[in-house]
Amino acid sequence: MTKVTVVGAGNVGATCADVLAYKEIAEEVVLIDIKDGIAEGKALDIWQKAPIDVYDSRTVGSTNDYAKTAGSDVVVITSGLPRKPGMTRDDLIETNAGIVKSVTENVVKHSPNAIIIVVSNPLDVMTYQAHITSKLPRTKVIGMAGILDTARYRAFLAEALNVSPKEIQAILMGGHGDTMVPLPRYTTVGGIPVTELIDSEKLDAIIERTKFGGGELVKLMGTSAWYAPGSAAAQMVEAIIKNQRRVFPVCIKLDGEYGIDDCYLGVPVILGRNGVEKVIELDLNDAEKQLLEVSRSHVKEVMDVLDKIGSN
Ligand SMILES: NC(=O)c1ccc[n+]([C@@H]2O[C@H](COP(=O)([O-])OP(=O)(O)OC[C@H]3O[C@@H](n4cnc5c(N)ncnc54)[C@H](O)[C@@H]3O)[C@@H](O)[C@H]2O)c1
Ligand SMILES: O=C(O)C[C@H](O)C(=O)O
Repeated sequence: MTKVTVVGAGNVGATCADVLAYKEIAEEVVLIDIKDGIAEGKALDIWQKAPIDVYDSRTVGSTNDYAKTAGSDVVVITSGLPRKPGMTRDDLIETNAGIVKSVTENVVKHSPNAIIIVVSNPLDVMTYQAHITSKLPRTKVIGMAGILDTARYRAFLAEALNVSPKEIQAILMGGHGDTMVPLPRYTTVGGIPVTELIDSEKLDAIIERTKFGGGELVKLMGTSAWYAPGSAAAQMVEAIIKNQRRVFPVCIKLDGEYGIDDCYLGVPVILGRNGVEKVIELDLNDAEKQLLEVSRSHVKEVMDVLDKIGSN
């Protein structure tokens, strides 16, 4: 039986569990939260939607009882504080590092073979936290951000070009923050290079909007986004459970790829049953390399903060 656990039954976690259930990505979806009753309630609500939306994935909720998560194939960690207007993702580090650490310990105790997908922010550094706590191979502890950031970029492009978002293919690299690196050279619209369809001024504006896409939503809603993030995490789960070998930007510890060691960054990978099956190394030009270096150095600074906090 395929089993997926989602830790954190808040906005992102519940949305992810809902997508996993209605798309029948896993036979059993376990939702778990520290807050009394919330995971049980949301899991029951999703289960009661099954006859309406016609799916048979079973959803189960639990208040911090990790025995219910035992034997999960994939675990998605969404537990942690979201930011409020005026905050950066990095401001969440202290609280969320402690949460991600204790959650990861419980996860690996009950599901030692699970692939872990981290969603909590600051994303790249929380992936670092989960990786060192779990002691699993780097290919099995990965972060979700690139699918979301690329989706924002693709949605903005679809709007500007007045085409279906389905037609936009794109890749984006780097950390999940203002230093992310959208790559116009690797962006196509139905196979046509995007640069042939849009002028550079408009494209630059879309890239800037993408970089601050999370903040735009925080400003509007007073908390961060959940529909696209929840779906993005579920899409990663699907690629793993169904061994789809899809090409996605995913956060992983780099071990020499792109000339970078010991840093957690978004890069294109092939995602399949074993987690990251392969890191794809693009032949970046000098300008792209420079942008990636800015992003690497920022993420490294935040990794150093985590080392100092000492929750490792
Ligand atoms: N990677 C991304 O692209 C991305 C996108 C959106 C949100 N996020 C991040 O995801 C996290 C969750 O966002 P949200 O909007 O769902 O927040 P939320 O407040 O709606 O939900 C978080 C949930 O985590 C639970 N929680 C806290 N500590 C826990 C613990 N020790 N064990 C189990 N559950 C615990 C809370 O009770 C709460 O229900 C935030 O850190 C946010 O910044 C990341
Ligand atoms: O912006 C945030 O704080 C949440 C998330 O990282 C996002 O990009 O939506």
